[in-house]
Amino acid sequence: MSDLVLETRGLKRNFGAFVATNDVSLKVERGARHALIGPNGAGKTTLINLLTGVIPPSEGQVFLEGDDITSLASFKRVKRGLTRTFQINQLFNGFTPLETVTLAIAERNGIGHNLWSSIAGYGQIVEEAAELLARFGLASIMGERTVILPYGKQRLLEIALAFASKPRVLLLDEPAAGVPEDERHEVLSIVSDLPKDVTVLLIEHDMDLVFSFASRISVLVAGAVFAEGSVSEISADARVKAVYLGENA
Ligand SMILES: Nc1ncnc2c1ncn2[C@@H]1O[C@H](COP(=O)(O)OP(=O)(O)OP(=O)(O)O)[C@@H](O)[C@H]1O
Repeated sequence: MSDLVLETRGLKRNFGAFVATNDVSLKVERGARHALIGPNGAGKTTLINLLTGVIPPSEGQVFLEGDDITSLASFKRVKRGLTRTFQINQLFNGFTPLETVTLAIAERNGIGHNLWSSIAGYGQIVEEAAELLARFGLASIMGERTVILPYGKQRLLEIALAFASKPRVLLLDEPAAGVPEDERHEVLSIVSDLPKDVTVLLIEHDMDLVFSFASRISVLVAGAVFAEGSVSEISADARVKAVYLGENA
């Protein structure tokens, strides 16, 4: 049996005459720490949107654990273990991390609508939320209002929220974007240390972070897979370097 957890075959997405995703056949192995990199506008977010079902492809297919999910609604993909975070912070500022994650777990368990009416009865959920927050290095600040937390902690809380849905594949769109330099590695190393039965596909611009995090890297350029390989293969690839030098020139 194949050990691919997520796969695309000949995926294409046009916006009018513009081709944002061009014949992408991506293979993500179970347990991978897989990074998706590429210059601005290369189509990384579009590809994540296709994987999660936010937008439909113009052509091609998406497979989750061997099943064709190309036509499956987004929320059904989440139920099947495909979960994402967004580039933009989507937290409730007035809530504490403990309240936020407790709500997410209650929602997952199908009791989100009446959680507040009998909070005392939800001790087990609160306990699970506290354990989950500890895994993300958020135990000491779980009672603070989210709005006052350092940005790196807010991003970790977002990932903790996604993790609360018990994903098998976690799609992270620039989880360290906007996070100060000294907190960025903490974010990525916590993600890297998640249980290996959770596969992670990550978009990230910072090459140092990518090289310290990834077991596999796919490079997108102009909507197509330009290069693919291990960290040592991609970091030594002169064509990839040229793409990035070209961008930064
Ligand atoms: N809804 C849309 N309508 C038209 N064009 C779009 C749409 N969404 C994305 N595009 C275009 O598709 C291309 C790829 O965009 P996308 O956001 O996927 O790139 P990216 O690699 O994630 O870029 P960045 O690194 O800047 O986030 C861009 O040229 C963008 O303008």
